[in-house]
Amino acid sequence: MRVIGTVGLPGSGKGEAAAVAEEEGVPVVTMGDVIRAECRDRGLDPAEHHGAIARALREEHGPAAIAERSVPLIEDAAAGSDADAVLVDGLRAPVELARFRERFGDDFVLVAITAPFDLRAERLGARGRDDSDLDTEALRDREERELGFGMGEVIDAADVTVENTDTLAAFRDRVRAVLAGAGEVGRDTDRDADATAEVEE
Ligand SMILES: Nc1ncnc2c1ncn2[C@@H]1O[C@H](COP(=O)(O)OP(=O)(O)OP(=O)(O)O)[C@@H](O)[C@H]1O
Repeated sequence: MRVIGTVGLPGSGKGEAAAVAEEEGVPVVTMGDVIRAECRDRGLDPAEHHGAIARALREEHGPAAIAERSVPLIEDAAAGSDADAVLVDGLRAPVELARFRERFGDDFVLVAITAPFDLRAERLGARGRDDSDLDTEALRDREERELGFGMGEVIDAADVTVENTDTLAAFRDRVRAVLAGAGEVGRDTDRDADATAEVEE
C-alpha cells in the first residue's frame, strides 16, 4: 500500500487533489481532522481554536504529534479499503515528513503542489470559503506562518512536484496519474533527466 502525502501553500490545490482521490476511491486522511477532533475533546470550537490546539498538541506531545496521531487513521483507512493507496492531506513540517518516512518507508510518496502567489490568491478569491480567502494580506500571513513551520523544506523534499498552473481539468488528470502510480515513474524520469543533463554538459 502506498501512502501519498500532499504538501502545498494555501490555495495550491490540495483540496482538489483530495477530492480527486475520493472520486477514485482512494481514502483521504486530513491531518487537520486530528486537530478538529482534539478541539472537540477539549470542548472547544475548531473554527476558533484550531491554531491554538495545533500548537498545544505539538507542545504537549512533541513536534510530530499531529503526524503521530494521523498514523493510526492512515492504517485504519488502508485496512478498510480495497484501494492500494491512501492520500494524506496537510503535511506542514519536516518532522512530520520524517515520521511518515520512518513509518511507511519507500511506500510513502510526497507530492508537492505548486502555483505562484498571484494565481493562488486569485483562485482563493474565487473560492471565497471564508473571509481570509478574500484577503490577500491574510493569505500572506497564513503563508508566512506555514513557511515558519518549515513547509518550504517539505516542498523541496517532495518525490513528485505537480505544478498547478494550467486548467483545473489538467491538474485533476495529473493527480489521477500520480494516484495511479505515476509518482514512482516521475522519480525515475527525474533521475533520467538529471543524467541526460549531466551528459549534455
Ligand atoms: N488549475 C486550477 N484552475 C482553476 N481553479 C483551480 C485550479 N486548481 C485549484 N483551483 C481552485 O482554487 C481553489 C483553491 O484550491 P484548493 O481548495 O484545492 O486549495 P488548497 O491547497 O486546499 O488550499 P487551502 O490550503 O487554503 O485549503 C479552489 O476553489 C479550487 O477549485
